[in-house]
Amino acid sequence: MAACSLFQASSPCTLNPRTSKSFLRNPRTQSLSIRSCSSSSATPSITSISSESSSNCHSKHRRPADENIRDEAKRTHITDNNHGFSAKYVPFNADPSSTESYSLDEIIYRSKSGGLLDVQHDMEALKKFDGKYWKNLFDSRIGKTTWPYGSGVWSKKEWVLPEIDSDHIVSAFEGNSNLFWAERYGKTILGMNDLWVKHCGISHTGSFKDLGMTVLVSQVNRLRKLGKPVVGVGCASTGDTSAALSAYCAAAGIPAIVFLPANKISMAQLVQPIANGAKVISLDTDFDGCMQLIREVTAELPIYLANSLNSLRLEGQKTAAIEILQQFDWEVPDWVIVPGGNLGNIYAFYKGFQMCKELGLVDRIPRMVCAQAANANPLYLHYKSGWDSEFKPVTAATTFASAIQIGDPVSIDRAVFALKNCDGIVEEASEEELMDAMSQADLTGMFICPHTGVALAALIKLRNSGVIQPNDRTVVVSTAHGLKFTQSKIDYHSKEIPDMASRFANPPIEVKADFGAVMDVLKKRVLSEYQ
Ligand SMILES: Cc1ncc(COP(=O)(O)O)c(C=O)c1O
Ligand SMILES: N[C@@H](CCOP(=O)(O)O)C(=O)O
Repeated sequence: MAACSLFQASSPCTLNPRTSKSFLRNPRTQSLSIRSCSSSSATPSITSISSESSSNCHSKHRRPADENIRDEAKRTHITDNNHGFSAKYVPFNADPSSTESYSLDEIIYRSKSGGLLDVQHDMEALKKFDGKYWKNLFDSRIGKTTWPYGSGVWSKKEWVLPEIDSDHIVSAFEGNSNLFWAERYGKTILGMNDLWVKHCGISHTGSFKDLGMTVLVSQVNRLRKLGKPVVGVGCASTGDTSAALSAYCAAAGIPAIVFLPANKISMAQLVQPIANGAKVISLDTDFDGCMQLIREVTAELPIYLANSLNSLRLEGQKTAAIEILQQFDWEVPDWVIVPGGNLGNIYAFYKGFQMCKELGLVDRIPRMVCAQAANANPLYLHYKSGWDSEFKPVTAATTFASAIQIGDPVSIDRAVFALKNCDGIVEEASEEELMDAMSQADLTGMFICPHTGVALAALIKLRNSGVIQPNDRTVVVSTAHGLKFTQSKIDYHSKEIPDMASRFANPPIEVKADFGAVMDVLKKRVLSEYQ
């Protein structure tokens, strides 16, 4: 019964969610038909589902003039029933005997003991549906415009924020990002045949932060509608979190306040919150200093904290991991490499993979690698110490991977937990290694950010040491769009970086506007290379 109504089929429905073979046969068409046939019936029946291909159904593709996709979802009740799925905050990695928990409608970021929180789903309720059911449900929603499932995040709503009213969701239809087969890079640089880049930066504000921010800002929207005193949302940022927060808040009409380390983020990142109308506060400190200040401010004022200390963010970010499995038709890659800074994302990926395993969509999880810039490598140092000694924050030095210039990551405990539980590895990359890796990847047709360069440099090291094998299926997570970091590319290609050979620089050739001069250059620089 429950399985049917997730797709909004009306009763009577006698199908068992675990064995509903006929229902599961073709979820794509079922879902499509429910939407396109819905104007004639608020609760479409199995009969209406099976009549999807009829001409009657095909002719009803216009929605009423006064209706938008939110209204349509409401009218057809597509998203109303959450089947008793629920989620709450619990202390992160708590003792099983702990009874401490909080509603997601509470404004709370830390447990009683001061530790991190985690969003815990009612796994027993989710387990009432088998892995095949979830795969079919998620697959049925890809590429649609149905509110809110057109988003890669909200297509997994039951696993993200099951109880939120779809009407409160603030979404830019984020997610569903390209999983790019890095054919030439893999073959020519690494001798690999199954190398992929998950382009999370090809997104609304140009980074993976959109995945988490749609969840956080949607929940804030809900809290404000419930009358909770939230006057705005604030974050500290190395550029990408602030861009995402500002855009989603602007879309919802919610004030955003962003704390940025002065002169430490790219111009393209800085202009994003300015353009989106956020209150931009530029502080004479580094990211860790900004983070400390925003924590103090949000403890005093009714400003909601949007950094990944807030575990809601990770619920959205984990969907990128689920998406990778989905894009491989639910086959598990061998390796996933993630650049790490504040360290929320590495845990989010772990959580996404782990949920898919626990709910029977896959039978194992990949090994993960967290890649750090050597100039901001506290996790790497902790890993190298065998995880044994107490974690020691560092003062992060300047790095071209400026968005991960973080010395005191808030999610250190989450990252260690994730890496220990997936037999993970931490690698580091020097400035030259990360810039060379980025530039070499660009020369094969990508246009990646320096943080993705860190991840690729880690991959090169692990390939060279034989840890990653030539035919291991490997995914490098690209976290931001290269267009946000053009200055670093300009510096590299101008060969202006002190102590860096810039081996793959490709500076423009200045030539007199004269036929002979142009021909000489072409003979020397193009034809000679061809022969
Ligand atoms: C582009 C980019 N890559 C990687 C990261 C690292 O993510 P996390 O802080 O979750 O470790 C960040 C932010 O920190 C980022 O903005
Ligand atoms: N790279 C981040 C740093 C803050 O990370 P968060 O995930 O805790 O918000 C940024 O872009 O600000």
